[in-house]
This record gives sequence, C-alpha cells and structure tokens, in this order.
Amino acid sequence: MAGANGTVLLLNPVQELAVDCNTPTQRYIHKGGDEDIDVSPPVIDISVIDLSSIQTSSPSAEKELEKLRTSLASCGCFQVIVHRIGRDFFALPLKEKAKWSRTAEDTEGYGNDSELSEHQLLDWNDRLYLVTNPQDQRKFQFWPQNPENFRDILQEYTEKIILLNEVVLKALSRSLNLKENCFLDQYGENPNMVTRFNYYPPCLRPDLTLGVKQHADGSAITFLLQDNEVDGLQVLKDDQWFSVPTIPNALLVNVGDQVEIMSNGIFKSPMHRVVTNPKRERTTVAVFCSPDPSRYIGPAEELISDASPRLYKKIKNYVGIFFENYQLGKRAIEAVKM
Ligand SMILES: O=C(O)CCC(=O)C(=O)O
Ligand SMILES: [Fe+2]
Repeated sequence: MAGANGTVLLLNPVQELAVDCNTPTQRYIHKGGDEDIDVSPPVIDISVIDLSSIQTSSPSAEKELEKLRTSLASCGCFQVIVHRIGRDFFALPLKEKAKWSRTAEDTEGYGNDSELSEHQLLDWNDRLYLVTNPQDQRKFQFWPQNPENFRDILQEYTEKIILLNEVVLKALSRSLNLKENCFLDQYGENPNMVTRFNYYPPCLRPDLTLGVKQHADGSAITFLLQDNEVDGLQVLKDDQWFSVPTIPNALLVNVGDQVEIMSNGIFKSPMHRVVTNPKRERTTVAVFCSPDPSRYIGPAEELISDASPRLYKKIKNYVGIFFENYQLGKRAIEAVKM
C-alpha cells in the first residue's frame, strides 16, 4: 500500500483480517507448547493504591507505602484510579487510519507487527505507537488529527502521566526506606515516554493465538489503561498465569526491567501476555516511561551489601538493549546481570 507522499506503508491490520476470515492464519497460531493457551486462569488480586495519601506524612501514608512495597515485591504491579482517554481512533475506516501509518523507515505510527523473519509468530493486535516525550522528539506526521481532539487529549494525558511517574518513583524509593529522589535522580530531567494504543479485534481461536506474546516491559514504569469491559491481560507469578481484573478507570502500574535493575531485583518486572477474545474487541493504552537513554542507571548503592550483592551492571540506553534482545527472543535483563 502506498502512503500519501509515496512512502511504502507496511499495513496489514489484524482488524481487517478479523473481518475477512473465520480462523487466524498459521502465522498467528501458537503451537508446539505443552498446552493450549488458558484464556481464563485464576484472577490475581492486585492492590489499588491511594497515591494522594502517600504524598502526606500521615500514618495512612505508611500503611499505603507498605501495601505498595508488598504488591511490587510479589507481583510487580498495582492499580490507581484515573479518567479514561479517547479510544475512537481504531473505529475509523482503514483509509483514514492509514494516513498515520508506520513506514518502512520508522517504528512509530499505526500498524501491526513488523515481519522481521518468516518464523516470527505475530501478535493479534494493531497499534498506534508514538513517542510523546521529550517533546522535541515528537513525530507529528504520525499523530492522528482524527478524532479531532486526539492530539490535545494525548498531550493532556502525557502531562498527567509525567506527574504520576514522579509520584510513583518517589513512592517506590520511600517504600524501600531510600531517599525520596533515589530512583528519580537516575532518570534525569526528562523521562522518555512512548505511548502505545493497542487494539485487539475479536479472534475465533483464543486457544491458539495471543494478543501480545509473553514479555516483560523494557521501561522503568508502565502505566496501562485497560479496556473498561473486556479483560485479556495475564501476569505470570510463581510460574502460573493469572488474569488481571479490569477495574473501570483504573490504571495498572507495573514496573519494567529498569526498576527491577534500580531496586537490585527487589521489585520484579513481571512477565505478562494478552489473550484474545472470541466475541469482543479490546482497546488499551500503555505508556512506557524510561530514564534519559544517555544516562547510566544501576542498582541503588544503598541496597547493596554483603547480604544482598549487586545483581545488575550499570548500563545506559536499556531500551536499545531491550529491543536487540527482544528480536532474538531473549530477555534483555539476563544480558545485564553481573
Ligand atoms: O494491552 C494490554 O493489556 C497489555 C499490553 C502490553 O503488555 C504492552 O503493550 O506492552
Ligand atoms: Fe507489556
């Protein structure tokens, strides 16, 4: 397909595939594993944290910090309540969405999985992938102007997540009895932020396909606005998959590999995946926050002792390391262990 200015578009949305065929093609089928994909494993209990109470120095703040620490040390995620942002983009006709399509030269924009090799299994998912911070790195040629208020809403949402990211990083440090700015200082002035709008069309074979295959995030923190009605996210805990429940307007906060590194492994970057749904579509918005890629990050020195030796090297541009390993089907965090 050719784009407006003659660039080659890599567009083969799953949404179109889902309309035209009853069963997914081979490229989407997960087989050779030990068992079919369990689309409804037990539901995991994930704490809802009151971030406003954490910002005070009351006894309830201490209780909330303890809840935060326990939650992140056991399953790597917690939830906070926010307001939804618009999700009408994927309902537009293909011709309209194609205006913001990813090109051969770029990772940003609208599209589905890039096909890097013949053997790669594809995710049953279309997405709109945009760098939102630092502002001077935004590529507006990929930012939809339809729905009309899309850019304003994304700007507003980004500002809120920047603040939330700061509150969360301070709370994480405090919950480990570290100085409040301990993790934030490793970030640098400007967090790097990428927003990924995910669209999962219905799929008639949820036992064989995955919306997103199993992975841990390469971010420091991920903020996920789940669909208000349709679940699909699962996390791996103690070698078992659990469904993450959807709480309307709740934001699921999970730590990514970079916080696992900064906390010297106390906080676990959870493995997670998304299953598909035979009847209903699902839309989510993930914001990945990471330190400035030119800065070195590593385990907080205060967490290292004879009893808990340093587990990870000092590294920079972890997101780069992450994608190199991801494409080889490896976990990047293994590559930065001592
Ligand atoms: O859509 C979801 O529930 C999760 C998506 C996800 O894990 C990701 O985009 O990294
Ligand atoms: Fe993820």
